[in-house]
Amino acid sequence: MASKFNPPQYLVSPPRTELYYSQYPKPFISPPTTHIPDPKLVINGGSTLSGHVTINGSKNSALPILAATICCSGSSKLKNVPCLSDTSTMASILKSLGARVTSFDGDIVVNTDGIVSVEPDLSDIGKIRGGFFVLGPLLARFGEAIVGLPGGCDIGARPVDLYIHGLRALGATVELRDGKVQAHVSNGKGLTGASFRLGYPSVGATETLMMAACMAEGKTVISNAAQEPEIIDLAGFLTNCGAVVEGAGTDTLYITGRRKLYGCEYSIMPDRIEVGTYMLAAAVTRSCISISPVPHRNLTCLVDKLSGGGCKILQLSDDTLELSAVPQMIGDDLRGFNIKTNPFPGFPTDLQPLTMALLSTCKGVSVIEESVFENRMSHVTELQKFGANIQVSGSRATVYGKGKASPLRGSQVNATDLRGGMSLVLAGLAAEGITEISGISHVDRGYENLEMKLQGLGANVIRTTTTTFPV
Ligand SMILES: CC(=O)N[C@H]1[C@@H](OP(=O)(O)OP(=O)(O)OC[C@H]2O[C@@H](n3ccc(=O)[nH]c3=O)[C@H](O)[C@@H]2O)O[C@H](CO)[C@@H](O)[C@@H]1O
Ligand SMILES: C=C(OP(=O)(O)O)C(=O)O
Repeated sequence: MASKFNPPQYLVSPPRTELYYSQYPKPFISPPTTHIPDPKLVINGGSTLSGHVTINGSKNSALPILAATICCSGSSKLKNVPCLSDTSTMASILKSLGARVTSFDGDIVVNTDGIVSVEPDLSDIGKIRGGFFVLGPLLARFGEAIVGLPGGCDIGARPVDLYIHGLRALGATVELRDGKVQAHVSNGKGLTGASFRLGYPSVGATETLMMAACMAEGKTVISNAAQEPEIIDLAGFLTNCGAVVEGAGTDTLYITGRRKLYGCEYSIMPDRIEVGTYMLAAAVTRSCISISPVPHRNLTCLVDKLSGGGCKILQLSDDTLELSAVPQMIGDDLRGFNIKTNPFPGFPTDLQPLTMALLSTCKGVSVIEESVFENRMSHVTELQKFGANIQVSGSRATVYGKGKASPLRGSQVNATDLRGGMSLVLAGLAAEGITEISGISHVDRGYENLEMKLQGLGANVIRTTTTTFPV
């Protein structure tokens, strides 16, 4: 008999080819260059999830830490790097500079001593946001960098002015020419420590300037810095390499520059956004699952909101959490709640689209305000195809929850960004009937082994390049 560990044949993923490069337990092989149709996820929704899911390392920690290896002499051994198309692209960017990037037993070893270029591959930089983080380290170690403008999710203008102002404060000459940021230090000595205030606590600008300041001469004080857990993780790596960074996780960073940093061994922290995603997956399907490893203090905001909506969240051990939204545990049904995204410790913008999928299924009216990115609502039109009742006005969405009496309906939808795409997966898991999601390469940027993990929890989901669900 079919069970979640032994699913019927039509629900088993097709045999792997290089098409599934981002899903292989073999990180950092290059994406295929020939044209292969974008795979789709097909979900037969409406069933509950159960069991345990294991969380991978954080994408948003791994990317800046991979960039930070540029600051280091010798090799850095990074553990728990998630196997994603984004980390694969970041490895290509490092290789395009002349760095050696190898994977060994699931760990990634980077040696940047052989860097021969300060201009990373333009097309790779344009694929992800994190590629731009090499700007600060290249400038700090080699006194020069030419970096194309970054890609990443299309969720707003995402300028880089704060990076440029900060690097200028550290003594660099920085210009935007030919669609590239061209930077150099002309004093013959290198960057010089300085005090400056960021106009907004940008995560990427804080990380870039922190890496640059670690090799600048003298002291740097960065105020109004981002306080995200990924900043603490990057500071942890840099400190292990010999840097002096104080205040990570607060709004002021105090950095004393060192002429040389040395590669070290470091383990990337678990991905708090992936944890949040699976918590929301359990809630939207009214299920009970356990999740580990969970960095509890990084998720307070989401835990409070979900508990307020009626979910029962238990800490099973130091690093394991259980979320239950099964009808016997939550009484009538989950209730809607309001969220406003904000920099950490506020509600994470990366969980906004996924929370919207959940709220579409709860009882009552919820208001979502997106305050970090000005254009992060493109998933709404797709969620509406499931029958979700959502009205948008600017950066505010009002969700009229349907409650369990009137479930979402499976639909054909298209992902146009990472978390927006994942919100469609959640809606598909909750919906009655078949959902087909195209544009899945966006989701592959941030979720390792997505359909395998969901299948392990009992979801009926496959990856396919065919156009219809094989029933
Ligand atoms: C690879 C990575 O780590 N990505 C994360 C990082 O993105 P990222 O580092 O790009 O996000 P930022 O914190 O920089 O962006 C926040 C806001 O600041 C603005 N801004 C940013 C830089 C700048 O020079 N000028 C400026 O105006 C942006 O347009 C945006 O409106 O933090 C975001 C906010 O938590 C997350 O959603 C992303 O998942
Ligand atoms: C916005 C995101 O990623 P990026 O900054 O890499 O585009 C995200 O992870 O949700």
